Amino acid sequence: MGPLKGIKVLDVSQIMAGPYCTMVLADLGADVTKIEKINGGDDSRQMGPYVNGESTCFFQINRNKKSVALNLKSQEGRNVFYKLAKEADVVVENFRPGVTKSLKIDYETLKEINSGIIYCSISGYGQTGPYSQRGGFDLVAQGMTGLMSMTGEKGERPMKSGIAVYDIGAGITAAYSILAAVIHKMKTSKGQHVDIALAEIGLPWFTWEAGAYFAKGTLPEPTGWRHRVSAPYQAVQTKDGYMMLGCANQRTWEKFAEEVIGKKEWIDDPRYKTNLLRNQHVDELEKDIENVLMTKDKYFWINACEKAGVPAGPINNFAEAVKDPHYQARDMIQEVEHPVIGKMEMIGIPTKFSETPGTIKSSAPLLGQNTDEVLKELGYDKKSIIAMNDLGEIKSYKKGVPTS
Ligand SMILES: CC(C)(COP(=O)(O)OP(=O)(O)OC[C@H]1O[C@@H](n2cnc3c(N)ncnc32)[C@H](O)[C@@H]1OP(=O)(O)O)[C@@H](O)C(=O)NCCC(=O)NCCSC(=O)C(=O)O
Repeated sequence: MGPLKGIKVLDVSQIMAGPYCTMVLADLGADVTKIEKINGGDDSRQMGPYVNGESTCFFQINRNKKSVALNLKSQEGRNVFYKLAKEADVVVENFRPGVTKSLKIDYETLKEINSGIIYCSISGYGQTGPYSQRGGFDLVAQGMTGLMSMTGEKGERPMKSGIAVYDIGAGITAAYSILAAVIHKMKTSKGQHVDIALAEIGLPWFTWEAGAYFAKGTLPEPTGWRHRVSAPYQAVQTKDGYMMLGCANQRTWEKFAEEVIGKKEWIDDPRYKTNLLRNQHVDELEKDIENVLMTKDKYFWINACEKAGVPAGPINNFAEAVKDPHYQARDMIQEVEHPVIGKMEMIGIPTKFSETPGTIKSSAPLLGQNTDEVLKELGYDKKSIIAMNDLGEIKSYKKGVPTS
């Protein structure tokens, strides 16, 4: 059932960074209860595409969780939240700083209810500092960290990453930070507030670029299809399209030159002898290599590289990627049954455990799907659940009623 079996997570997060964090915990066995607004729920429920009225964005990032729809602006809704917080090990939120305080579900408040609580806040810029009150989105963080100044090609319009690297990165950072706090709590019984910022988790990804900048003042610039440090470590053209070639150290370069393209003489060529030289002559190097690669199709070269032990591979689109037999063999694409969407494929679990594997036990919940069940467990009777529904303090999912 996963290594985190028994860890209770109260998830009041929305859209991507927080929900990805709690999905990582849920996949690994944590018991995650997601608290959503009664009107529309998590904002990502409003993000398409939809199947039968349900968001497939929400579907991909909220599996293995329960959904309880609570109006946290009402005292009764908050009381339910407090009861859940009393039992929880972890709370995760990713609102704009200040929102949890106005909802009275901030760390200081919950600490009074549960002194050992581990409370993780994910925000655009962190809980302190001059920008802390600003809302934050992934792309804004990609601009701020410098990522967009070195992606794409020189002289072109600044280029973002194609995927939400900092949202997902913040979710992963939050997940391992929470687990470190859980270990600390096991040793000391003490909880704590964990503060993660989208704009900060991007900076450590510049580790090598920081090495060049702080030592020599060298600014990382766009390198397009090539690598800043290693050559040839880039996209290269073959007879039927591009492929990735990874000669990122001397050994793989020598194997490539001698065994893959039959150019043993290039190993001692004064232009190509070392990585530094290859980098300095990368235009010539690329031309020379492509003159050979253009004689055959990419899979000929990919197979030849594999035989020689040189890392190389195709440049897939997403459809080609997910159909790759390797991903299929590693359970990285799984089919899951959702009560409204029906059967749909989703990305599997990228962490493999020999003893306690993570599993996809349930699809993403409908809005308020577990409200009644969870309230009953907390001791609420049918009458009070109906009354809270009528007053708009909770939302129970009614079969056949669209949730958003
Ligand atoms: C993403 C945001 C910019 C979105 O800003 P906003 O839409 O203005 O939302 P806020 O967080 O400021 O406020 C949420 C509001 O919902 C209310 N709220 C929330 N839950 C409830 C419940 N259960 N009941 C009642 N009210 C609720 C809460 O009181 C706030 O309303 P009021 O009290 O009335 O104000 C911000 O949430 C943010 O900066 N989050 C941290 C960074 C982050 O995770 N960003 C990633 C986003 S995804 C992304 O980058 C990407 O997809 O790409």
